[in-house]
Amino acid sequence: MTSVLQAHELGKRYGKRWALRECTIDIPAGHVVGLVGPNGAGKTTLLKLAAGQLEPTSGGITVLGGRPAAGPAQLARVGFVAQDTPAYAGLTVAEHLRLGARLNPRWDAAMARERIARLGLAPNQRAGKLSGGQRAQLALTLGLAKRPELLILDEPVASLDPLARREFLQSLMEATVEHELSVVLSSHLISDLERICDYLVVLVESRVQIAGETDRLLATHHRLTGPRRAPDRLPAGQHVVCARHTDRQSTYVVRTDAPVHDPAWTVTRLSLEDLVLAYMDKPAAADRRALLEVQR
Ligand SMILES: Nc1ncnc2c1ncn2[C@@H]1O[C@H](COP(=O)(O)OP(=O)(O)OP(=O)(O)O)[C@@H](O)[C@H]1O
Repeated sequence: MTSVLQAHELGKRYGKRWALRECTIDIPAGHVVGLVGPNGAGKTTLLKLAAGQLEPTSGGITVLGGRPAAGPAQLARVGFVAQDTPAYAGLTVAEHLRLGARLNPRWDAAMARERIARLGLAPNQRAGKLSGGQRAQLALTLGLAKRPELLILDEPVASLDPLARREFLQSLMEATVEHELSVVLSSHLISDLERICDYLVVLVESRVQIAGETDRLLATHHRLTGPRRAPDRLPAGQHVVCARHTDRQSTYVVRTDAPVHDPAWTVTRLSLEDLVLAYMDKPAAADRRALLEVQR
């Protein structure tokens, strides 16, 4: 299957600070990819590199097999809605749609008009006079109507009310099925991601912690609870993601391809939110802390 986004040792540095480093991922086409991580983790940086709005400091990235924003053909294949949902303040909603039609070879005018009407946006309203949520809806409509092969969305639903969020996620899912659209979206709303994403990338402190199909990730991660035990006494195939200890009890989140048969552990499945939070719990530090705590 073709890759929608391939990065090898990709890095972006601002001055002395790395916003993204050693990012190697290969995301197959046909997925709705959720990109999650704490504030400042590097999500926007990765999305802007994919959209061609930033140049890498190191490594390389290809999107749909081409260099990001390499020319008109590549630009037409990729839609990008930035975090601040930019719009031309002086142009009306209708003028935005006309501009979209002129700039995009695969523009779906009927869909754009229908969506704007359904959202109750007045065609003659200037974008500068729209609310934040309405402006986001306009930007998202432009992104969908462009009919890209890949739609990149940076926190698309953050400013939408719950009903609008549900409506938008629904139309996104319909578009992925009807138009073979791949989507990469960042969000802090894991419950939304749980509903629509079938592929997950977790970024923490500028590094990719884990990437893969959500079903596979959920099948290979477990919570182990049992008598207190040092991490170096876990089998080699069990990678500790995070650990918590009381005087008597240890709780680990581990990644393993093999089933856990140890009768000392109570093994529970994780929700997507549990999994994301486990990786956000500063993995390297968690390993060291677990060892120290148990050795105390
Ligand atoms: N233009 C810039 N100049 C300098 N540093 C920057 C710039 N843009 C981002 N950074 C830094 O790079 C790091 C990653 O930022 P980025 O915006 O990619 O994070 P993020 O995961 O999208 O965060 P959030 O969830 O808060 O939107 C942060 O430490 C940020 O301060």
